[in-house]
Amino acid sequence: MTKETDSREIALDILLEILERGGYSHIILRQALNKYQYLDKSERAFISRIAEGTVEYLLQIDYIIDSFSNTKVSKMKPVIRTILRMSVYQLIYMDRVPDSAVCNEAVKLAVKRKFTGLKGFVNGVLRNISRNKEGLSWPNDSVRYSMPAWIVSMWEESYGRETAVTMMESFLKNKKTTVRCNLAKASKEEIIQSLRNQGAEVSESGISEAVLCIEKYDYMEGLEAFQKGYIQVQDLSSSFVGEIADPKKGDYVIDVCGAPGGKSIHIADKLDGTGMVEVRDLSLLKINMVEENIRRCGYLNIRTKVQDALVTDPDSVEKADIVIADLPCSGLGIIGRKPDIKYRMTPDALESLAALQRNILTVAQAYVKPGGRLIFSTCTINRKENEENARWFLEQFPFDCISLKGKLGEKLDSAAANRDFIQLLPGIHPCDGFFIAAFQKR
Ligand SMILES: C[S@@+](CC[C@H](N)C(=O)[O-])C[C@H]1O[C@@H](n2cnc3c(N)ncnc32)[C@H](O)[C@@H]1O
Repeated sequence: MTKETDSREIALDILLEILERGGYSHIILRQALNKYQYLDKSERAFISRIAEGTVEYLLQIDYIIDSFSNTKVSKMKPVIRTILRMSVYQLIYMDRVPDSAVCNEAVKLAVKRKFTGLKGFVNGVLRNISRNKEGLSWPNDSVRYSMPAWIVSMWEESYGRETAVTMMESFLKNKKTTVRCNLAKASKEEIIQSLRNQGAEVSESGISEAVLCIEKYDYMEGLEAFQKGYIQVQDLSSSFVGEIADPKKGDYVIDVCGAPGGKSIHIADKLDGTGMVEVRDLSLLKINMVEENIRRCGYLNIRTKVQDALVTDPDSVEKADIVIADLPCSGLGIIGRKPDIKYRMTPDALESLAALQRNILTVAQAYVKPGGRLIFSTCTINRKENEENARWFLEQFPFDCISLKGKLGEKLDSAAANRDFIQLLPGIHPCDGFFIAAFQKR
């Protein structure tokens, strides 16, 4: 077997795990890349590109295969359909791989996985697609952007087609890793220098002082700045929660759904050794993730607690200066980083999540001191979970809305243009999709 076949076989196994066994793409890919650390950087990049790209373009890829194969994708053997899917991604989106190599490698993989009898079928379908790929066209936006039709309709209805298309195009673009600097630990210059010394390309976000974009690094865990707790992987959008929370020295902050701790650590950093942040989450497994991050960053003003956010903790009632409610949500704003979310979500799940958020908000609001604040955020783009829940909250509880207009600076002004809350939209704003509302208790 050649090196190319090996890489493709690794990609095949990753995709089988994600597409046939329901694994989460970012977890499966991370596990695989850790396992194959010994491969060189370019090989790992090739594997990631095939695996991520195939998931991103799945609906479009299946449409193409169904147009050229007598057996529909849904009727194929899982291994064969996965080989075809990842090969079609290479044919359509990876110019540097010659079509003949894609077809040959696909056939070799089918044989290696004991489907010798189907090698003619695999070869025939792929060569047919390769011959006709210049003339491909899409019947609708769902296939064009590989986005389930119900999500396309929902966004077109909420934001208009032009904005919906901009968002869907943005999801398909390459995403740089963004990190937020823990500025109480090291200066930005020191952090940039450390990253560059290890070969990473670093650019500033141009919007938030503390957020950097990094590329061409090998492993996050291998970066000195990460090991020393100087940086935390966090999108620009998520970093706004800490900025808007804007804690004062000595504040007591409860983060009711806090794992893995990104926003809490930001707030602990801002408190600069004072006050206390209590990070809560549902399970010990999740809390252990927070603990690991706290250990790495070395803050003493942050602690953890396993606590179901749906159950009132009587000791916390009216104790917190700030409550962070960064709630479980449909995650439609981060499809660019976790593309399988778009296939997992359903309209029913959206309804249940919106209801879950109301229940958590009901419990969490009680922890806020009079005069204290609650910051409600989600990483989704869905009016029911976001604006509708924020308005519902204001009707139910004795809180006033803190207007966020102008809070994120000129470049992001449109995110709060006609309302008091912030809805960030990928492609329109230079970050993931994200929602933030801030309330003050009377
Ligand atoms: C959006 S994530 C939080 C991300 C976190 N704020 C950060 O910045 O790293 C939502 C979290 O809510 C947690 N969660 C879900 N249901 C919960 C519940 N009933 N009680 C507490 N936490 C819950 C999930 O385990 C998940 O870690």
